Amino acid sequence: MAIVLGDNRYGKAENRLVRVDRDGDEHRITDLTVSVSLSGDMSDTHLTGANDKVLATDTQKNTVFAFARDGIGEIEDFALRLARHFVSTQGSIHAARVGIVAHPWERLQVGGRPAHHSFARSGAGTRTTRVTYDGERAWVLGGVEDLTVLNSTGSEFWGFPRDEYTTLVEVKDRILATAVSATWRYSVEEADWAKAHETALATLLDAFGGTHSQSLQQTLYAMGQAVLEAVPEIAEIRFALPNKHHFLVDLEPFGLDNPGEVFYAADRPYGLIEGTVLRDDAPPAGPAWS
Ligand SMILES: O=c1[nH]c(=O)c2[nH]c(=O)[nH]c2[nH]1
Repeated sequence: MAIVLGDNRYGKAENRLVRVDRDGDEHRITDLTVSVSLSGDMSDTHLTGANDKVLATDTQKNTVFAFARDGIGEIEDFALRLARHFVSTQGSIHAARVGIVAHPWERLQVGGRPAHHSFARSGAGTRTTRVTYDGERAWVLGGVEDLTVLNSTGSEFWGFPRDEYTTLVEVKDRILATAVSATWRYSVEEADWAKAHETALATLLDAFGGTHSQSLQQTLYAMGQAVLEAVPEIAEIRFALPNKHHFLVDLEPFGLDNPGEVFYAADRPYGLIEGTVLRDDAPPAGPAWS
């Protein structure tokens, strides 16, 4: 029996980067969390302690900030620039993965006008990307996280099997709420990323609101199908949807009825509905998700 080194990678995780664009009449804020992960010829550092092939994670962090000096642009492009740089400048690095979460800020209204330099963190989900580059080609993921949405009607859940442990009452009208985590895979390395993201997000929200739902699973598929129909560059979309249960409160002990008006918003446990929707001719995902 021999013991060998398996799969490994290393990098600087969660670099918090804020850039202020000062040209023009208004300041603009880009607020990112950037994670870098590199892999390649890293046997020596693990087996002998020689670090001559190890681009320090501190250097990786500095590179993220230095690259931001020229402007960031779309997060997908920034991630592609960084990933290509690490692989093309370091012989020992064979693949790079750069993940970015963009934290949204909204311009304040000050004195009844859009503010020049004042912002409030906005709550409507965060845009994400993850780029993997292997020296020859790049795989680009886009997505959204923590996009909390709610339908106050238009949702049912019934017809499920009943066994000796089933207590859930069938409902024809309930609140449906979730925090959408969606990641989609582009089949291209170059696109109008801003437009693709905007269309995907708007389509997803439209499908959430516009689907009369028999289950969160059905809503998941409807959202995925709509995004794939709207954005030709997207080959596949994966969802994780926590079912944010809202339970009708029994007000009878207080002599009150409750015609679907007062709910207890339960925190946990929660149903977790996960699924992938993809084109049947989607190109292979390669290392995009791994
Ligand atoms: O939309 C739902 N899907 C489920 O699988 C499920 N299970 C459950 O208890 N409630 C719900 N709701």
